[in-house]
Amino acid sequence: MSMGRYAASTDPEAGRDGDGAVLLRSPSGATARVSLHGGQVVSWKNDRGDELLFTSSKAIMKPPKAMRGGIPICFPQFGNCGTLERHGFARNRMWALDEEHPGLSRSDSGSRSLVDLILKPSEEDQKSWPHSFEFRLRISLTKDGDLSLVSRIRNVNGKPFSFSFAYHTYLSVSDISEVRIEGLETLDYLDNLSQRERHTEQGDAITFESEVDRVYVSSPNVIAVLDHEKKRTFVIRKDGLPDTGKTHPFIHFPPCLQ
Ligand SMILES: O=P(O)(O)OC[C@H]1O[C@H](O)[C@H](O)[C@@H](O)[C@@H]1O
Repeated sequence: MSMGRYAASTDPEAGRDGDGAVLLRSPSGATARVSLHGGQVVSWKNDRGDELLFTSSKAIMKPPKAMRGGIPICFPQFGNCGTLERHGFARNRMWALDEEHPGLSRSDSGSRSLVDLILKPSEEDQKSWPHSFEFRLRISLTKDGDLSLVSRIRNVNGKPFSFSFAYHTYLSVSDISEVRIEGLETLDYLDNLSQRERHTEQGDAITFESEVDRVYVSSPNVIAVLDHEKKRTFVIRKDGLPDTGKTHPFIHFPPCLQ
């Protein structure tokens, strides 16, 4: 088993760095670094070594604070729509390597570098959110360096609960005036800058002229973020998540489920 090829739970030491983060490396040379704090992807580089995710220079990298950058996991609450701290507690917890990853095969792992993580609630978590769950997260890099996150939340004791969830992805882009988003045209969105008022998007591809903080409802499964200055396009695919959010200045796309 080569280092990085399977930086996974079966061989956790192979891909760990000094801070306990897991390093994934694709055959093409792309890399991803996954922190057990928050189960958060904190770096994703292409085969030329360019960083594709943004991290704020003011980000606090030490637990128990949430880190603003990479791909924070928002669970069991997205934003402030609930009684918990903003975006829930998952991004502030230590995740563990998941030795079992039931229900997900390793059959595709020959062409992927992957890690399986798990989060279970602590007694403290259950005081503020009294539900029994296991949150399993598989993070993988394909052989071409594409990044994929698969989340599965299991109700452990069968008592119903509801939750909201998002990948709060911070993409690294150049000058925001050079960025365009395709795929959200004509959709309805909730505007977080005006009490989640509902509006309908007009016009063509979306560009940014001022602060934006929106959730697009029932968004398509594929959208594209075009960065003219960097001559780079992010194609973002989702499956099983109805909505997409975007915020500028920290441009991020949390496909979210509520
Ligand atoms: O500062 P954080 O808790 O990481 O939240 C960052 C952002 O999350 C969401 O996108 C909210 O809609 C924004 O209003 C907020 O600024």
